[in-house]
Amino acid sequence: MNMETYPPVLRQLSHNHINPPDPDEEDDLQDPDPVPIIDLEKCLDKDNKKLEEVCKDWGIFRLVNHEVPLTLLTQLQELAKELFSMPFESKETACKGTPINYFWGTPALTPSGKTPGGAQNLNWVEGFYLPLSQLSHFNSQLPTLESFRYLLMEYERHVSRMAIRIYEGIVKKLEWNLKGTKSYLSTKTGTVRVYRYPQSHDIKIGWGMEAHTDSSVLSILNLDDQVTGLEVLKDDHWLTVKPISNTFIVNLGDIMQAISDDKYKSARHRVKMNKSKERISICYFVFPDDDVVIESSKYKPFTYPEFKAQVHEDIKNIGYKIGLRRFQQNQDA
Ligand SMILES: O=C(O)CCC(=O)C(=O)O
Ligand SMILES: [Fe+2]
Repeated sequence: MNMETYPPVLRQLSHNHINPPDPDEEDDLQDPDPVPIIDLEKCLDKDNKKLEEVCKDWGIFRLVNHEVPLTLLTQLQELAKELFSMPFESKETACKGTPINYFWGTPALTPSGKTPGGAQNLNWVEGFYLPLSQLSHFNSQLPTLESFRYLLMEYERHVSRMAIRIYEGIVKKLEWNLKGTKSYLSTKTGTVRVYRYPQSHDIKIGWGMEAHTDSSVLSILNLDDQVTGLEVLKDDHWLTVKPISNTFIVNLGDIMQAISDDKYKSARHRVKMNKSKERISICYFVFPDDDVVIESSKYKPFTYPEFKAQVHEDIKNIGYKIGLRRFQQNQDA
């Protein structure tokens, strides 16, 4: 791999040789995928109990029958790869003065790429953060980024459509008392994070991304269809999510857990390092509007900006996210 394309702090992974493919990792791919499958077309069917069961038991599922053209998914993955393969400085410069944020390491801990607490606090990942609603408001000087921006604007229409349908399917099933017509899902808030996880033969070095739950309502992940990395916690076991092309992985976030009064759980997941291949993922997150108060019986009323601020404060002060527990009733913040 070309280490010049990596931010300096990630270049420690450089070794004298490229690792040959690891037979163990390849074998892994033969196992059946453990994640339950949900058909997007059937999400709104009245007699479909599966969505409800899967949200309760798993908090994560594989989405099929999504009607996103495979060519769009392939193009996105290819352009992302091309973007990451540019020199580090070009990526950094290209994002300056735009709403796109280029980051590496754990963003909240190390916005500048420096590692105050040493390498143990570092997630081995670089990425671009793109607020989708702002993509049409600027141009990029970097042709690859410009093509990527265009493609993402098209992608946005699809992920918004999928998020709305999944959300409506879930809300319908729960028969929640959702206080009138209030919706906790606002596609205006949609953001995409595109990641590259470097390969490392020294797996002990750390995580691509440490175990966490997402703060979103829903997250829709378009994963590398060749390389494993994502693991999900189910009944105290970490399971490997298989790379399967033309599907998405959807996971419920903390906000969904709160509005369901803990009936549904936000799925805990992490990304492990791959020994012989780098890995790309394109992840969409959607939230409530900033002024929407999240009301439930288990948690004190809160808005998403309040939740986000608390998460940032905890990461800054204690090094990790506490999340919903901070907002439990009868709990001092
Ligand atoms: O890259 C992945 O597969 C997952 C990323 C993730 O969990 C996140 O960004 O919250
Ligand atoms: Fe996540």
